[in-house]
Amino acid sequence: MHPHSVDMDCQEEQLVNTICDLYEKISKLESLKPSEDVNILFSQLVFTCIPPNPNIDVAKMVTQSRVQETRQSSSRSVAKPKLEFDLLTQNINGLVPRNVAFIGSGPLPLTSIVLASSHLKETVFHNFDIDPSANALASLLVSSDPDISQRMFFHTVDIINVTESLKSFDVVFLAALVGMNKEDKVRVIEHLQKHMAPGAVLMSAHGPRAFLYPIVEPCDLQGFEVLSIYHPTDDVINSVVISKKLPVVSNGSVVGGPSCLLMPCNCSKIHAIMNKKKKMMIEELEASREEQFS
Ligand SMILES: C[S@@+](CC[C@H](N)C(=O)[O-])C[C@H]1O[C@@H](n2cnc3c(N)ncnc32)[C@H](O)[C@@H]1O
Repeated sequence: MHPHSVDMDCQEEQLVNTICDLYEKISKLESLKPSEDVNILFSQLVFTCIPPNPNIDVAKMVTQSRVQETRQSSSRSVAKPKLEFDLLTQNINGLVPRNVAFIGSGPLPLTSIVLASSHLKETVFHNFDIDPSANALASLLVSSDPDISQRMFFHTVDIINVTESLKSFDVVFLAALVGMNKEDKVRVIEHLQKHMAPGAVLMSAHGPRAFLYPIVEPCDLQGFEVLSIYHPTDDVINSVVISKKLPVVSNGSVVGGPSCLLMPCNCSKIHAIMNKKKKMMIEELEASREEQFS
């Protein structure tokens, strides 16, 4: 074997082990409430995943069994409901959604809970998760609140098997980890495009960092018009893409065709913005590392 490839394998193994060890420590925490331990572990995870490493084959790495197990069993994430609400309201012209779906809500459906309790106080939330234990925990969590528990429903189902009822939602949130690889994620997006009501908004979380989340470009959102993309410049992981389902004409095709063909300028603008922000993020990271070690 070429010595260079032995080196790379070693680097990959180290990275996988660091991430899996951090995952194990995080999953043993009793609570994810901000505390010194929680902050240190999440910061270590973020800083382990952020540095670009051209030598590492992420696609190969994520198929390794320890990595797959870690990603699939990961049931907690850091939610940013306030940010998501701001992004949503900027893109729906002040309309208040009556029915919201959250796909991949997990055991801690923070986005739905915070939106229902602080921002969308009349809205009904339908949370979909394939994992019955996630839904059991989540419904237990909201059961003590009489208002929220009345407006919050949990459905244990693979979203691919939900069809007609998707039409009833004004807004659909799609969690980053629904679809463990790009093909699955694109399949879910195609399914949503087929069954959501025309004009309904899709808020999808996408990760720029392939280890944490499968990379889905705005251009993969065929049949949706990309309204806006938020790419965080801080050390919070998710990007959020806000898009609107395009109308469908009677022969079943989408008006205007795929969003990418429809709006080449927007897509390239988005890529330019993302690249600029990525560059800024890397520079900030390098500066903070230099500070740390100087
Ligand atoms: C990021 S996690 C949940 C995040 C959640 N905010 C939390 O912190 O608990 C993603 C969830 O998506 C669910 N999921 C994955 N694929 C799915 C599918 N095809 N249909 C429905 N739920 C799915 C998983 O069971 C998991 O609970």
